[in-house]
This record gives sequence, structure tokens and C-alpha cells, in this order.
Amino acid sequence: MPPWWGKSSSKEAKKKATKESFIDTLHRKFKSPAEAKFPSKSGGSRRHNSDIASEKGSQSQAQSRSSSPSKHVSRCQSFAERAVAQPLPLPGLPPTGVVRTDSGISPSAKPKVEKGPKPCLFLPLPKPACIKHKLDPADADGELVFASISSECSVESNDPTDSRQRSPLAFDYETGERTALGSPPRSAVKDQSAVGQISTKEVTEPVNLSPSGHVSYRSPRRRPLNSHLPSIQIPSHGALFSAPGSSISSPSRSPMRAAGCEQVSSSTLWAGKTYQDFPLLGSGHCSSPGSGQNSGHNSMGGDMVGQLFWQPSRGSPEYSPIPSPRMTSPGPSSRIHSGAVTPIHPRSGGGSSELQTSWPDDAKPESHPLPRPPLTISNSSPFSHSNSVATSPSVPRSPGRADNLSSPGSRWKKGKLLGRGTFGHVYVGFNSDSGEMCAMKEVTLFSDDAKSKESAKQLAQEIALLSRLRHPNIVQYYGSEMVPDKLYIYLEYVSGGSIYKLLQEYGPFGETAIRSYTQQILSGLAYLHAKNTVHRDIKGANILVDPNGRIKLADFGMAKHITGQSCPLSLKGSPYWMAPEVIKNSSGCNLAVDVWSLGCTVLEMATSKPPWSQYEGVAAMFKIGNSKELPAIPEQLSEEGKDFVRKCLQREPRNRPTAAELLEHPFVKDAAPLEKPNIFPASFDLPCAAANGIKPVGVGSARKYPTPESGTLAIHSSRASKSNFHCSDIHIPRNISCPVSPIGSPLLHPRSPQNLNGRMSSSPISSPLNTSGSSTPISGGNGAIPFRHINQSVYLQEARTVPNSPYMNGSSYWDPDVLRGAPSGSHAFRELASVECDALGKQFGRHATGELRNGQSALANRVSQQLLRDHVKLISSVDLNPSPPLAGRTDGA
Ligand SMILES: Nc1ncnc2c1ncn2[C@@H]1O[C@H](COP(=O)(O)OP(=O)(O)OP(=O)(O)O)[C@@H](O)[C@H]1O
Repeated sequence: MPPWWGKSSSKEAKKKATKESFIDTLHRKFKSPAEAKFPSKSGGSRRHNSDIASEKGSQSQAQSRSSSPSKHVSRCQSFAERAVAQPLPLPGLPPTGVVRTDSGISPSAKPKVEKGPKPCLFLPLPKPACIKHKLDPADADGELVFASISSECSVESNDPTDSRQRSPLAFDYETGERTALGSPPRSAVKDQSAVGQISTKEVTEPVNLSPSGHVSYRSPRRRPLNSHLPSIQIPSHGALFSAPGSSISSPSRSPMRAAGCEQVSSSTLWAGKTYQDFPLLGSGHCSSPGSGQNSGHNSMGGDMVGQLFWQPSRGSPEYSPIPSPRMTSPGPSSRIHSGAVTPIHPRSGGGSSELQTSWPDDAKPESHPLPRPPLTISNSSPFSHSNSVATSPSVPRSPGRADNLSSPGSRWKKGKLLGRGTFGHVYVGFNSDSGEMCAMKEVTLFSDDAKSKESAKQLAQEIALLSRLRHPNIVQYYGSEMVPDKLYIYLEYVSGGSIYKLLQEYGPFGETAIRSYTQQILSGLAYLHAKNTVHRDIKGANILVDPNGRIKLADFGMAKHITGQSCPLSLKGSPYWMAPEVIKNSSGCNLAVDVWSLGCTVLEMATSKPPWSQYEGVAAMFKIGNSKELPAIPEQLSEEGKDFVRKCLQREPRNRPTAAELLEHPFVKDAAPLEKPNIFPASFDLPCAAANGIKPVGVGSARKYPTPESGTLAIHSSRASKSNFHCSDIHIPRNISCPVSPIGSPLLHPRSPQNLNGRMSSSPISSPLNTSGSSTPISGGNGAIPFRHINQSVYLQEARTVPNSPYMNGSSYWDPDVLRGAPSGSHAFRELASVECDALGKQFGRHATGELRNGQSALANRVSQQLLRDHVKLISSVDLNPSPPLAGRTDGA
């Protein structure tokens, strides 16, 4: 155990005693009327308390760092001033790009780990031997234990220590782009040794070797639940209670998982009321204060106060008190949760075969299975056993299934761990047939637990919401599916990591990058707000960046559709990014809370820290909520930038400009595109580029698009105003390029290389890479196949259905009844398909606007027709008996 551990713990204990009364006071103060009225919802927050304390957010900068002996572990110094050491591969290091050390554990950083069974530790993709081993039921327990390696196991550069040694990328502070580097920075070598030592220490400390030979990081969570989670105290109200690390999402439980390195740690909530021992299971709490992997752990929903003081797991390297002994520092995971926690279930050690069927109807997440071979379609709901990929031998395509290896139809394999969230773990998914990747969020659910049901509702809400979002700056939802005790949510894979992580690794961004990122965030927000949907957790950790500098809003676990002028405020969000009205509960929750958070995020990008990071969580909240002060705006920011921030940080929400209006702000209006030139031939790029009126622009080479038509197609919000906002004013980022990653649900937008040329395949998912000969998105296919999506403008059409003001309601698209009554499975899909077809048809065909060129309209017609055909096929090929209605969208507030 690190020498500083005990000190930190005792420190926390002392603080706990002194703060409890204070917390109680706050608890009462902040308890929303709704929550007080419905104590049943109080179960705790969906998000884990880990939030505050931890995260990466450990802002507690100077003090925290000074008290931390591990000050070299930069990843844990969330908001601390840090040297901008650039990680570069050392000469002689193994070619990490070839060696699949995707566990994220840098060989040099974690030498002792290497002594374990290397195949399972460092190979993200399953190897027969490893899989076979993992399939051994006898290893079940060991596997669960095995799941507790920290986030440092993540390869995805979430671990700065890892990146220091292995990352071949460099981050351009000014442009926000990542580029491959050929030589290491001068500071890299120096950093490595220290980091390596610390990492080794941290990692090896709790290590045990399981009987199976797996390196196990025995987390307290894996001990008998009742004895190791004594008197867990959770807020008396709020949504679900987030639990620390998830045994359920232990990668080792997945047959296909070869090298899951997860951290399972226990955390204890303390504040507010004391609850009985409560078995917790979750994945989000394992978030490290310094880990960019866990974006949401700092967030909170429900009773945030109880989560402002969170004790990190001892067994978790990620929860090292290094970043902030006070454990109240903000960070990407410092969110007050609303629910989503999958409580540890007595049966956590094994899946329940009855799970899906025993779910309450209103708790079934809407599932959007990925394409499957035609013969595997059965007349059943995706939630039914008969259609379960895990139970149906004809559908051997469950992610993580060992038999995927033997089935051409099952090619989505779970790879390396990308990060952990409250709901579960996020892995890279790889399709062996198509060569595609996606992000797989794995969530373990249990059917007979009230909190699990609540979690399921939350997930259903998130899925329902995500499945209806389609925007270049919003992470795309592909689909979801259930296996006996797990829900897999497939998302667009954004390999660059979060803004938070980039800040941790590379320091503050230059203004060019900030402008570009801000513009793109605004674009996503404008789209979202046009749908009367508020994200409620905008912050660096929830904003992903692809290698080209494309921004993707992510983590919609707290998003909410506003059905009225405003919705009841609930204390959700991340304290340091939280708008005053949320803290004060002074006015209805509206879209403006995201604008406030955006202002905080701009400051975060400029300084690596959110505003008020010098204060601990509660103090910061008081500062935000009760003072008249504005956070310091860094001098280095241009006057335009400062003005932008000031506009966002208007304490009176009504004084804040809308996202659409802000797109016209000089700070972002002429933001330079960051994307690299499109390497594809012009013919490849034509459909997409034409659709957007965009030609590839070199990185930082131009601030204006060179094509005359770009101006006509880049729709701005110049006419937008609160009183006269029109959805067509939604800004299309001018730096849009055809994403390489697939868009939308593959069910709806199967991708084919043919589509790259603007021609729709007779089989939307047909592809040279497709070996299954599938013909329809749902009736066949191996999964998502890349295609250059033509629907980058679809969101415009969708937006037309929304009211004239982003602060108004009435979007038929978002009719709550649609969601509430949306049956899961095929019906839901049909509905979605219908919406898509309609949108596309209107967008490109029937209501093609002058903004689209004739060729594009023709293409659009083909696309629309194809989708309509697919829609018909779908209806005829899938279960026409609607399953029980999808869970009504929970209020979430
Ligand atoms: N589409 C994606 N591409 C790449 N990485 C991702 C993607 N989605 C999530 N991640 C990674 O996984 C981590 C956890 O994901 P996410 O935050 O969505 O989970 P969650 O359960 O919603 O967590 P929380 O809501 O508590 O923040 C993120 O911090 C991020 O690093």
C-alpha cells in the first residue's frame, strides 16, 4: 500500500466527521421538491459519487499535489498545473501499434503486471487459448477479481503514463489535432521513469494472481459484499445509487474478452443518510481522479451533496488519493448522478437467464440489434430469449461470445477497455468481417432489483434519446442488444479521447483549437437544443475528439427532453460546470444550463481546469450558486474569447444567448477547421462533400472554405434569435467531413463502400467485407459496414419539426408518447426507420431544398428509396408483434 494511502484515508475520515452535518444541511437545502415528494426515487444517484472526489477532476491543485507523493503521475493531477510533457515512444520500445498491448498497461510502466499471463493481459482481442481459458466456469470468480485493474489498463491513451511511453501521437495545442510524431519530446524520457515507477507501484500493490493465472487486482468490491461495503451511505433522494466498479462488467466474463483490464474498486459514499449495507455494482466509480476514461463519475444527479465527498477505493490505483487528498476536487467524473448505477446483485457472479423476460416492461431499454444474418431473424423481440443473441444459437453474434469465432455472422468482438462509466464499461468493438470498430458500452443489468430497473429505465431513456440523434458533432448511436444479463450499446468510436483527457495529457489548448472545438460543441448543442433536449452534463470529459479534431458530444445519460417551458430542476450535472440555477434550483431547467456549462468548458480548455476549481466541491457550488462572482477568465484568451465566456456565464439564464446565437459569435464564427485533407479520391468524397458543400481543407490551412458553394450550404444561425429561431438555422459545422466511422444505426444506415461513391447498394449492408450475404440491415449482415453517410444533413430535416424557439416545445419528433409507447425491438426500429426514411425523403427527395444540388437530390432519392425498401423488408422480416412498450422516458430530472 502506498505510504500516502493511510494518510489520505485518515484525512478523509476526519473530514467526513466534520462535514456530515454540513452535508445534511446541504442535503436538505438542495433536495428538490420533486425528489422530496418521491422519496422512492431516492435510491441514490445513478452516477457514482466517485464523481466529485475523484476524478480526474481533482482540481485541488496545488495543495493536493503538494501532498501527493505521486506528483509525477500526471494523470491524477487533473486540474493541476502540469508540465506539458509529450509522450513519445522510446527508441527500442516494442512497436506498440503492432503488439496488442491494448490493455493500456505500458509494459515499461507496469513491469510486474507483465509477469502475469501476458496473453490475457495485453491482448485486447481474444485468442483461442485465452478465450478458452476464460470460458472455464471455474474461473468465474477469478475473472471477477481479475477485473480490477485500473483504468491504466486502458490503452486508449486515457492513461497519461501509458501515452508517455507508447503514444505515437502528438497533440497540436493550437489546432487540436493529433499527429504522429517521429521523435520523442525532450521531456518525455524524464517523465517516464518516474511515472513508470509509480505506476508499477500502484499496479502491483493490490495484485493477486488468480488461480487461473490472471493478474488480479483484488478490489474490496469483490469481497463479500456485506462485509466489505458496510454502512454505505447514499443520498436519501435522487435516482439510482451508483456503485463502484463493476463486477458485472468484468471483461473476463465475456468469452470474447481477451485482455480486459478493469479496475474494480469499492467506494463508500458517505454523507446524508446511512443505508444498510448495499451491494453495489457499477463501473463508473472506478474512475480515477486522473483518468480520462471515466468521464462521468464526477457528475451527480439527485442528491449531489452526498456525492460531493466520495472516498476513493483503496484497491484501485485509479482511486489513488494522489490527485487530491481532499477528494473533493472536480474533474470529468465529478458529476452528481441521477441514477444509473447497477447495484451489485447477489447473482452478479452469473447471468440470469430470466433477466430479459422478467424485466418490467417499462424498464426495458429499447434495443436496436445490429444487423444479423437473414436466417437468424426470428419473430421475437430483441428482448426475448428467442431473439437473444446469447440464447439463440442462430445468432452467434453477441459481442464477447466465444463462439463468435466460429460464426461468420458474429464478428463484433470486444476489445480493449476505453473507459468506465456509471453504467458500465466501454470497449472497442471490432468487426472481424468488416474491419470496423465501434465503441461498445457494456452494461450489466439484473431484473429483480429495483435499482436495476431504474437503471434500465435510465438506459432506455438514453438509448431512446441517442437513437434519435444524428449529428456530426454528436456521438452516433448504432444499436444495442441484450444478452442474458448484459446490454450492449454500440456507439461510434471516437478514438481521440475526451477533451479532458487531452487537457490532462497535453495541457491547455491554444485558442485555435478552443475556437474550433467550441464551434463544434455549439453545433451539437444547437442541434440538441432544437430538439428541446438538454444535455446537462457538458464538460470536457464528455466531449470526445477524433483524430481529425472533430468534436463529438457524448454521455447522454443525463440528457433530458424538455416537455415544458422548463422542467423541474434536479441537481444533476458536474458541480464545477453546473449552472447557478441548477444549484439554486431557482428556476426551471432549461437549455441555457448547457450554455453555462459550455462557458465553463471553454475555460477548462483554456486552463485545463474548470472554473472555481480552486474550491472544493461544496464550496465551489456555493460560489457558483450564491455569489455574484464570475470565474477568472484567463488573460491569454482573446477579447473575443473572453466575451464569449462572459456571455455564457450570465447568471441569469435568460440573459445567456442560445447555442444557435452563439454560433454567430466572432469567437467561433470563423473558427478554423481542424480536419485533415480528405485522403480519398475526389470521386469518393463527392457525395458527402457535395452534400455539405465542403471541400477538404488542409489542417490549419484555411479559415474559410475555398468553395463558393460552401457558404450556401453552411447554414448558420445568423437569423436565429430566441424569438425567431428556426431549425434550419442550425449551424452545420463548416469543418464537416465525411466521417470515416459509420453513422447512425447500421440498421438504418448500413454502410457499404459502394456508398462511398454515392451509390446505394441493393443491400444496405452489403460489402465486400460482408461475408454473410446479408441483404437488409436487420435481417442480415455482420454489423456496421463503413459508409460515407449521406445523412449529414438529416438532422436539419429533423430539426424542422421542432418549434421556432429552442426554448419552446412541440417537437413531434420528440413527442413523449412516441418514446413512452415505443415498443422495443422491431417496432421501435420500424418507427425509427420510418422517421429516418421520412426525414431522408423530405430532406433529399420530396422536400429537397435549393441547398442541395441536383445530383445530391438524386442521390437522396436513391437513399430514401432504399431506406423505404429496407423499411418494408424490415417490417416483413421481423417480428410484427410489438413487444411490451418501451419504458416510458423517465423524467430523469
Ligand atoms: N464512443 C466512444 N468512443 C470512445 N470512447 C468512448 C466512447 N464512449 C465512451 N468512451 C469512453 O468511455 C468512458 C465512459 O463512457 P461514458 O462516460 O459514456 O459511460 P457512462 O456510463 O455514460 O459514464 P458516466 O455517465 O458515468 O459518465 C468515457 O470517459 C470515454 O473515455
